[in-house]
Amino acid sequence: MVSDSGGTVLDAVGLRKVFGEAVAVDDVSFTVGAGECLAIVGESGSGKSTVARMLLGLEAPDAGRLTVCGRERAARRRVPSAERRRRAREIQIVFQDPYASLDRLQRVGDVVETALALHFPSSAAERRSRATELLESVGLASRHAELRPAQLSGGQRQRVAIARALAVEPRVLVLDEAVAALDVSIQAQILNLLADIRERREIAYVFISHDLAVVRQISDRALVMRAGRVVEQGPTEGLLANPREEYTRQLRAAVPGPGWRPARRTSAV
Ligand SMILES: Nc1ncnc2c1ncn2[C@@H]1O[C@H](COP(=O)(O)OP(=O)(O)OP(=O)(O)O)[C@@H](O)[C@H]1O
Repeated sequence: MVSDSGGTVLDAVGLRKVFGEAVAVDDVSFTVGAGECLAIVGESGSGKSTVARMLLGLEAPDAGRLTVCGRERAARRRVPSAERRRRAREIQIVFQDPYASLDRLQRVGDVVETALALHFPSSAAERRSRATELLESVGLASRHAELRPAQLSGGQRQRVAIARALAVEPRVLVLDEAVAALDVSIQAQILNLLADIRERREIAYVFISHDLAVVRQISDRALVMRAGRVVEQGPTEGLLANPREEYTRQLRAAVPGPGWRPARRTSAV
């Protein structure tokens, strides 16, 4: 679903990030419309996660301009907490490994309630009921609210991470290899869930992936990165059907056929 009723939610112009001698991101520009899904694809080390981290304000660009929901992000080292909360309501992220970003000791219900408490004044009863609704909206039952992350499957944990991100009602959700560690059938369930969420809410996705088969399913437009630079970008279907660049053709050729299972990339917990 593409909707531009709310205009442009992300506008990146000439983003650059250097780590020591290494140029991780170089002159990267793109826009994302309200409710749109932009995929950022490329092999490992191409700079995708660094772009994600700049979108979230976790890294400051060394050059370029980033406008989120109409407000230009000043590249400040210290962001006051009220400003951080406002930014969080604009853009949220779900990582590849939700286990690493969830508090192991917290009940799943509390994970979502904590996000709600941080952003919206409400009573404990209201928070509990909203958390139950959010967990239901990602396909988890109320009994899951009582469990801790270790008691859930990988797919269920990813659902919790999505519910926590949605609790804040962001305009943009960045999904950084969010289905890469899941088995193919669970991957398909999470992709369907993400598509449903986009049908129900006007939320834009930046879907970061090395997997063109997945990107083809979920995104409206795709941007291909190599060695920190944009190789090409355009509507996903056209770009994958008729890539202009040899690099995109190579990535496309690497798309696995039926029966292929994704390699688990990290098992950090
Ligand atoms: N904090 C850092 N310090 C030094 N170098 C970094 C840092 N973060 C990223 N890099 C380097 O920047 C380049 C881009 O990394 P990045 O993680 O953005 O790529 P990626 O496309 O997301 O790859 P992957 O999918 O493997 O995470 C790589 O060469 C990486 O080693």
